[in-house]
Amino acid sequence: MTPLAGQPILTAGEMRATEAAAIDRGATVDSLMARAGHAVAAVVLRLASGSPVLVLCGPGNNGGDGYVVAAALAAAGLAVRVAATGAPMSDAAKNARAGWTGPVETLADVAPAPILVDALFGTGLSRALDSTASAALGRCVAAARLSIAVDLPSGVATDDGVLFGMVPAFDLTLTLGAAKPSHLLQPAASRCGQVRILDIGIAAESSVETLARPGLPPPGPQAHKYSRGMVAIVGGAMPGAAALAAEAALRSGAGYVLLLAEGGAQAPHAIVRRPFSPEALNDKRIGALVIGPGLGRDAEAEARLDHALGAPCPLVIDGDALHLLDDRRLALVRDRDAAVIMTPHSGEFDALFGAGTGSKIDRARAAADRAGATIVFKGADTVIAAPQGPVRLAGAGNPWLSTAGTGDVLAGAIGAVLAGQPEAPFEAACAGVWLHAEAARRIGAAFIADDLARALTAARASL
Ligand SMILES: NC(=O)C1=CN([C@@H]2O[C@H](COP(=O)(O)OP(=O)(O)OC[C@H]3O[C@@H](n4cnc5c(N)ncnc54)[C@H](O)[C@@H]3O)[C@@H](O)[C@H]2O)[C@@H](O)CC1
Ligand SMILES: [K+]
Repeated sequence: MTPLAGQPILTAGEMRATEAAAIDRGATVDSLMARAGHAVAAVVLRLASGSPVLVLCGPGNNGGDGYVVAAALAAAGLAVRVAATGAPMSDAAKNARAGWTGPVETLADVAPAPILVDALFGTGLSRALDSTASAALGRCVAAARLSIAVDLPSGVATDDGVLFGMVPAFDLTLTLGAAKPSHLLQPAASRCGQVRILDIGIAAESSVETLARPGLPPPGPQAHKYSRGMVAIVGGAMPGAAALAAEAALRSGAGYVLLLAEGGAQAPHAIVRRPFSPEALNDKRIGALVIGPGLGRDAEAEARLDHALGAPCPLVIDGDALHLLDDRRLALVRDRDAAVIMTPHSGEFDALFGAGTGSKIDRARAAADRAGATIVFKGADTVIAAPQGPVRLAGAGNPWLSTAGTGDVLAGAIGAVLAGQPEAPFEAACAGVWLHAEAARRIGAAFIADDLARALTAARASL
């Protein structure tokens, strides 16, 4: 059982191609199904602790996996019942069905069991479950002590996080061979519970992966404040937001943080404050410039953004600055020599790039290509995309992050990493997202953005 972090993510089509490649190398659908079913059964056997199991089987190969699971669990001595949508359709599923010697109940009035295994549908589902299957699944999941989905919770699309209909929330999803986008994209991800990947002997590869713990080294013996990275934050109408970004940058490992803002909020004494001036942006020691948190949207904000776009250093563009990016400024972003990272939430993303089509992954990729910038498309599922490059998905983080100012903290964290590695903006964005999520994980619940910024110290120290 492999946890999700740092693993490839494959769409349904990519899984089919990978399966076909394995078959070219000598595997069969039946051998893959046997391996998948036994891997699932081994986990269920461990977690069931002897309790009775109900396996729900669909008509395709997901159902086939289910019959293998049922037979393996019965052979191991568990009390197992099977209920199915009907007869299996594929050859491999028919063969698997033949290996189950017990009765097969119908779904309509099936009685629940303490352990529920959902093998109704996996990557082949293209529409909502019919009402009988949907009702039976909902009822049996609700009544179970432990509910386990095979590959995906039945009723979710594989590639874009969409729910085809009502889908109950599972405790555990055991995905076969590789993670799929819907294990991380919302709302489907919220139905998966814990997700673990089971090895079925296929070689899954993708440029789209789950976010991994970054490899940020501690400062070396020769380090000084400028070598660790100098971050400048351009403030504006709401100085508190810029101060939050500044504190986040400092606590994420920046050696020097310069807050270019007038008036207002308290910040750690270690932050150097100066009023904004265009000349300040020409300091060659600045490793990353963060603009947007608390910038405002007035004429002065526009002028500051234009100065930032013309500055020679890498840029993090967030918040209000994203709202000010018209076509002319987007062209300036594209033409810059130094890197740009943009951190829109969904409202900012739609305003900038349009509602678009496809999954959140497709949209983030298209936006990165269009802007020539690394895009951090934020939310309960955060997608990080580099232009013509790789993509990383961060799973659902701490829901208490839904409070004002946490985006400012993220911009500062990303700015800190970017200042230390200006030539690797995609990796810097990934590391910033990881640090932010780790800080939130560490402080738990009911925190405010100031607490989150402070917790970055411990998150950074943990690397
Ligand atoms: N890809 C791989 O490498 C492997 C896949 N396996 C399993 O195979 C699954 C994919 O199998 P399939 O492609 O057969 O797909 P599914 O088992 O997900 O179901 C597809 C079947 O259901 C029908 N169907 C689709 N939507 C329906 C709906 N709403 N109501 C009723 N019927 C519907 C389809 O016509 C098809 O017969 C995976 O999720 C996984 O569990 C494993 O057996 C082994 C290896
Ligand atoms: K399933």
